[in-house]
Amino acid sequence: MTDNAISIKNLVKNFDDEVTAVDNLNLEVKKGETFGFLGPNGAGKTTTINILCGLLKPTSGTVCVGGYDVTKNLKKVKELIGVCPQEAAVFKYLSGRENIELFGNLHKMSKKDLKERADMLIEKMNLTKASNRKAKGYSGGMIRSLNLIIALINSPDIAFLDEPTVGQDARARRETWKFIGDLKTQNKTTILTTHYIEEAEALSDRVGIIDFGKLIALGTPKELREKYNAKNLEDVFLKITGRRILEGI
Ligand SMILES: Nc1ncnc2c1ncn2[C@@H]1O[C@H](COP(=O)(O)OP(=O)(O)OP(=O)(O)O)[C@@H](O)[C@H]1O
Repeated sequence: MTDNAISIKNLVKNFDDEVTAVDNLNLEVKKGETFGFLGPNGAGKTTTINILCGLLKPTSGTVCVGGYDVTKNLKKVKELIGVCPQEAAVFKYLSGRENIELFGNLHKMSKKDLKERADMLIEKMNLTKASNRKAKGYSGGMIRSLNLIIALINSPDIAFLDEPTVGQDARARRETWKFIGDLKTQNKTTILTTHYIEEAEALSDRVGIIDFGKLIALGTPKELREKYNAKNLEDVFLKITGRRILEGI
């Protein structure tokens, strides 16, 4: 892998010739970095993540993940990444553990590794009691936790976590934060999208603030606060755009 886990050059994504969801985005994320993509609803965060994971094709521009061009070498990229999508991606009539095993088997993990890692992740995400129950009875927050375990079951080098804490209560959110902090200590790269300011602020080494598909600010939370003489990232967004990130949510 190169020093950059992610490299995005002149990325544009239009939908139906009407909506420009990503508007000439340039960005590099270093290996081992926890990078927070912060922006209001509809800013283009999920579209960017989906392009990086190969789920959507760019209109123009190039995206490289782990040194591989996503449009040319998706197979290699898939070996490096784990994705926790915004929408629940679990089988409701399987138990939490069966879901995890299913995805572990897709990654061709050995039975022993899969069991050990599943046990560890289930405990960390506080799903031990629920793990043998069918996922259809899980709360939204529990589904998020399960999605996160599935995304990380094969210890990917690069994790894409799209709004991982939406719907989680304070306790589950703390578990998730801790979990994301652990990824950093393992030198994994994490790309996190969120519209929770305190989440971006607490977890990210650097933050990219995105609005109408454009990157309007980039730096460590401290750098951005100092640059804009702002008390937090919400204030940074307000000073740049005159709007609040959470407006309309
Ligand atoms: N499949 C699609 N077809 C048409 N427009 C789309 C499609 N997907 C996204 N868009 C539009 O692209 C823009 C960016 O959406 P995107 O979901 O990337 O934003 P987001 O920052 O992830 O928002 P949220 O925080 O609400 O998830 C929005 O205007 C959205 O309506």
